Amino acid sequence: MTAFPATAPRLGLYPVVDSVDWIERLLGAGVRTLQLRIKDQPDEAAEAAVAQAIALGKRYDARLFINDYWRLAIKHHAYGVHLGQEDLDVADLKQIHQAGLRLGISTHDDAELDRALALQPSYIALGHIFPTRTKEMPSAPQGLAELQRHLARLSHIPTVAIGGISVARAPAVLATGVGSIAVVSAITQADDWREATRTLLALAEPEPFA
Ligand SMILES: Cc1ncc(COP(=O)(O)OP(=O)(O)O)c(N)n1
Ligand SMILES: Cc1nc(C(=O)O)sc1CCOP(=O)(O)O
Ligand SMILES: [Mg+2]
Repeated sequence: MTAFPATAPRLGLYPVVDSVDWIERLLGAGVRTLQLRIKDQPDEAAEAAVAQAIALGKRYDARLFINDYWRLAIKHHAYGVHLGQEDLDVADLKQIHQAGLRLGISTHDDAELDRALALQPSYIALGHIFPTRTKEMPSAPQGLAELQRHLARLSHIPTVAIGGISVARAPAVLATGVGSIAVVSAITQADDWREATRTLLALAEPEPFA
């Protein structure tokens, strides 16, 4: 199999959210890379939300990744799919590739990174960087030094850091040179999600120097 289609070299702010309402709010706030992450529903229950999120993503010309539901992502012509290591065991990567979808893959250590790189995905996600309350993690947080070490072998592919990234921690994460910060609670649990989004966008996607 050849490489999966390219995405932007630096994906910037990448919110990961669980509803169409959040997708719509964030697109309206100027976010252009985002993920619909619905967990543990049968395809039939998730399909309407997946289809609506994809349609919204197209309306805003955004990079909308669908987490897990790769069959629905193909059916509704998503921009891309995000898969973790367990998802890779069951997903039909050939079908995703033939449908022309971008593919992002989660990694948590060197072995997972080796496996992901061999598949030539559109981006590699590295997590979890800090402790997170959003998802139960079987491994320890990687921390910034480990993130930096992984990035040294990833100069040829877009990268995303995820896990426990708050507004306060974002500058240190971005200082590693990672191309994107994926966040859940920093936006969805913020006292003022608009302000959090504005701040994270400004940090992760600064205006090019004129
Ligand atoms: C950008 C990004 N990185 C990592 C993940 C985690 O994916 P996965 O390991 O498949 O776990 P679930 O999200 O499916 O619980 C992600 N979704 N997005
Ligand atoms: C969904 C997910 N995947 C992770 C990984 O490391 O693969 S960490 C994570 C949760 C991220 O949420 P928050 O920004 O609230 O910490
Ligand atoms: Mg998954």
